[in-house]
Amino acid sequence: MTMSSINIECVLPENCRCGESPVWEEASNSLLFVDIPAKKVCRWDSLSKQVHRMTVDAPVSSVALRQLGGYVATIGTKFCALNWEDQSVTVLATVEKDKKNNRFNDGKVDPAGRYFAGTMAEETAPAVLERHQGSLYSLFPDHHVEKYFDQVDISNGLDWSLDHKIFYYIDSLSYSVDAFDYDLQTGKISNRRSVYKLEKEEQIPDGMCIDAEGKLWVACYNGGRVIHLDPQTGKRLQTVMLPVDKTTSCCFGGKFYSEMYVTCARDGMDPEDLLQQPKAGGIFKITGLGVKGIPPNPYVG
Ligand SMILES: O=C(O)[C@H](O)[C@@H](O)[C@H](O)[C@H](O)CO
Ligand SMILES: [Zn+2]
Repeated sequence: MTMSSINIECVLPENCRCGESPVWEEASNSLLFVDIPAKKVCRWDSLSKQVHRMTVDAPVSSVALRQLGGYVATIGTKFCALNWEDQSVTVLATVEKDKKNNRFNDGKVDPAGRYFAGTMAEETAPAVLERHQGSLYSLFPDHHVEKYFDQVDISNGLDWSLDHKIFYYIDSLSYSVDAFDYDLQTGKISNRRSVYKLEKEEQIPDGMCIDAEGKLWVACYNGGRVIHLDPQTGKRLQTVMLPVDKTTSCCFGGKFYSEMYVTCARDGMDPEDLLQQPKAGGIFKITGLGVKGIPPNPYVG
C-alpha cells in the first residue's frame, strides 16, 4: 500500500445554489453536474477548465450519460433526453402529473441501463417540506416507468454493489443509508434494511457513490464532509471534511477514476456563513484518497 495524503481543492467557483449529481464523462474528460433551482446542467472540461451550461425550463435534479449520445436528466417530474449540441430537451416519460408541488431529486443509472430517480415535495427551505410525498421510480430502456415505493421524504443518493446484487439508497430524512436485494435482470428490489445510521454531527445524508472496493461514500448535507462506509460491517471507515457545510453529492472521476468530485449548495446559508465559506456552491476535487471509483453507467435507450 502506498501512503497518500489527501488534498482538497475548489476547481470551479460556480456559486451553485444547489449543486448536485456529479457524473464523470471519460470521453470528454469532463464533469457533468446540475444546479437544481438554477435549472442548469453544466459540463466542466477538466483539461481546458471551460464550463458549458444549458438552462432548462424547470428544476433539474440529476443528469446521466446516454448510450445513444447526449445525456438524460430529471427535470421537474419528467425523465428527459438532452441534446448538448443544439441544447434541445425531449421528454421520455412523465411521473406524478397529479402532484403539482413535487419534483424529481437525485438519480443514477443502474448497471443494466435503467435510470433510477426519486421524487420529493418542493422545499420551502432546505429540508423543510411536506413529508412522505415522494416515490422512487426507474425509466427502462423502452421508456416505460416502474414505481418501487412511495412515502419518501427526500429521495437522494443511490448506487449498486459491484456484483449488482445490492441497491443502496438514501431517503435523507430517515438519516439512514439503506440496502435492498437487487435483481439486475428485472430491476426489482426487495428486503429493505439499514446499513448505516448517521451520527448527529454527520447531519443529513445526501448523494452517494460506490468505490472500486465496494465501499460507499456519502456526502453529508450541513455536515461539511463525505463519509466512507463499509456496508458489510456497518462501520464508518473514514471522514473527509470539506471547507463548506452544505456538501450534497460525490462521484469519482479523473484519470482511472482516482479523484473524487464533490458538489455543494449555497441556498439556505446565512450571510456570515457565506463570508466564512466563500467557496460554497463550488466544485471540489479530492485527491490522495488511495481508492478509485468505477465508471458511471449510461442510460440504454
Ligand atoms: O439536493 C438535494 O438532494 C435536495 O434537493 C436539496 O434540497 C438538499 O440536498 C436537501 O435539502 C438536504 O436534504
Ligand atoms: Zn441530493
